Amino acid sequence: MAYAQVLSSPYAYASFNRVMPQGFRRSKGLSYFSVNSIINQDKQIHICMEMQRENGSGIKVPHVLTVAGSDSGAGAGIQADIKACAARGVYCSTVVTAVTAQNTVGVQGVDIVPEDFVAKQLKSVLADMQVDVVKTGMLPSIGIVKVLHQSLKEFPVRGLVVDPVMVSTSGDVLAGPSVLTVFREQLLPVADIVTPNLKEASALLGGLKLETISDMHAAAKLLHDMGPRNVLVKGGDLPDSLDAIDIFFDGENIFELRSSRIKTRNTHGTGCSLASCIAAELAKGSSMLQAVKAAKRYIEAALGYSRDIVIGNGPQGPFDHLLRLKRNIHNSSRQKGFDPSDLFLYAVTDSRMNKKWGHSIADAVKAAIEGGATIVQLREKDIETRDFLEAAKSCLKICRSHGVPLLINDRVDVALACDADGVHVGQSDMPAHIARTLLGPEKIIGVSCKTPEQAEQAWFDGADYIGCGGVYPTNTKENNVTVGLDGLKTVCLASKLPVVAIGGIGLSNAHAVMEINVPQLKGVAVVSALFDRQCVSTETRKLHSVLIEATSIVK
Ligand SMILES: Nc1ncnc2c1ncn2[C@@H]1O[C@H](COP(=O)(O)OP(=O)(O)OP(=O)(O)O)[C@@H](O)[C@H]1O
Ligand SMILES: Cc1ncc(CO)c(N)n1
Ligand SMILES: [Mg+2]
Repeated sequence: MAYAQVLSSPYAYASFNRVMPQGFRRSKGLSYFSVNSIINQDKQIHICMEMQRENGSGIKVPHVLTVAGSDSGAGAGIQADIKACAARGVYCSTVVTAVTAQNTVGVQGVDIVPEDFVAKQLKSVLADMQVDVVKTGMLPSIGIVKVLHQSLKEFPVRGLVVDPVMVSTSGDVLAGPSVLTVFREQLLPVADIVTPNLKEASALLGGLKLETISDMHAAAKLLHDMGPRNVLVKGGDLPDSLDAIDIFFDGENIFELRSSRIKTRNTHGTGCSLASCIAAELAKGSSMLQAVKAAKRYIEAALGYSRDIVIGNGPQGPFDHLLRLKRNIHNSSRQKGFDPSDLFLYAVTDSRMNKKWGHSIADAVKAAIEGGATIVQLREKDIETRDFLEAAKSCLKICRSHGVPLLINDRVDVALACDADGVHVGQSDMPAHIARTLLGPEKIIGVSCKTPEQAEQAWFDGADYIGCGGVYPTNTKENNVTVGLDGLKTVCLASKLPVVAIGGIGLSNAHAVMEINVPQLKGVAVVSALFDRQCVSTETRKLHSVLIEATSIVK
């Protein structure tokens, strides 16, 4: 590859910069490229600066560097730190100090990384990346603590969070008593906060007994005398306490921070995650007290969410930092992605009609599914949010038990809150690309479109299907422009996405709609024809037969 080609290839430059931290560029990294003999370090730096200028100033993201041990079970240590930072929207780089063979039973082995290699990792990250806050976990040797202290002098950062990890909850030693002196002498005086649990606070204080909340108050003050700006003594292991109580001392004021104690075995790694979350909040710009409070709320929420998950056979399991695992395990009979054939008989609810016939939303949905509805959309315009959420939850149960997707009209918040299968948005609702960002790649998003341009935009925005109409005049939507069968056909032919026809469709005209016979048209969406009726299941069954007949003739 010629030098000029390298210069003109953004990908080559991006990879080039990614693989080569400053110190390595000349000697090692160049072997990645055939131009290695031509580019010298000055040119590279010049080129990088030029590229940054060309791309605008770029966006600086909050950045935590964790200096900690690896936990093979991934509940604590480096792995917990990465997940906690990700959950808080902060970038996390990692310097590994030790590798542990660890699971929910205990620690089966520890291999300490040589201190010069810890130093090398520290330099790689600190010299190149804009670290805001350093968080420390397992620092298993005196040499490693000293190396860290030296690196921080050379490359100062905005904040230092020290979690003085010593013993795992299973009782295994992660950093022996020999490091206590260097901890006290070198690390604590430069720490913005130190976050010991009861045992660690006791060890740092020479074996002081800590059994009560007032003992924790005293310990926080004594630890503060060792130099850190703030102290958090964690009470996760406080015997017989109904709440999870931590004591925070900033040198002037002392705070008892309480949260409910979650009854769960899944508390492995709470300490690491709490400290990482504090570091993440500091990196985003919070004050120390705000950061600690936010971190405590985060742990409480994550433990609450994870209380029943089962990972491993030992006494202490990991929790779910991103609050997502359960969804896939339990509720999702809808493991598959979006299937366009689900649009075949698309039932859209209407609260006024349900009220008129004395149906609850859940009863109406159940009846529609029994009659053959292949997808359901809750379109509840005049309902309180809380009632909507409750109704959505009960409908979701019904839909999941029948393998029928449930979409929410317009309300992305409600869809997220009840973990529905997706949303349907109109042209004046939440833009589809923003709904996609909020809902993630797996949820279904449908968009109402009347024109080929809108259909094109929906495709571009990452929608899964479009609803096209009103095909016929309808009184479910006021002032709705009717596109007719011709308009429907034009949009279908232009659409890259599957289409469901909507608007005034029922038993009498569903056949005519399907007869336009274009491959993009997958089915019809109906409101009144199903729900403005006494017996919803009977009406749905009849419409289902009409559609089956229409499609069998058409095909
Ligand atoms: N069951 C629980 N419910 C709610 N919060 C808890 C629970 N257990 C611990 N916490 C909170 O989690 C945080 C970590 O405290 P803990 O005393 O468990 O740290 P730790 O022993 O260092 O944790 P680990 O060694 O498992 O990483 C504290 O804020 C504590 O109050
Ligand atoms: C690697 C590692 N760091 C910290 C802890 C403390 O939870 C642990 N169990 N393992
Ligand atoms: Mg701990």
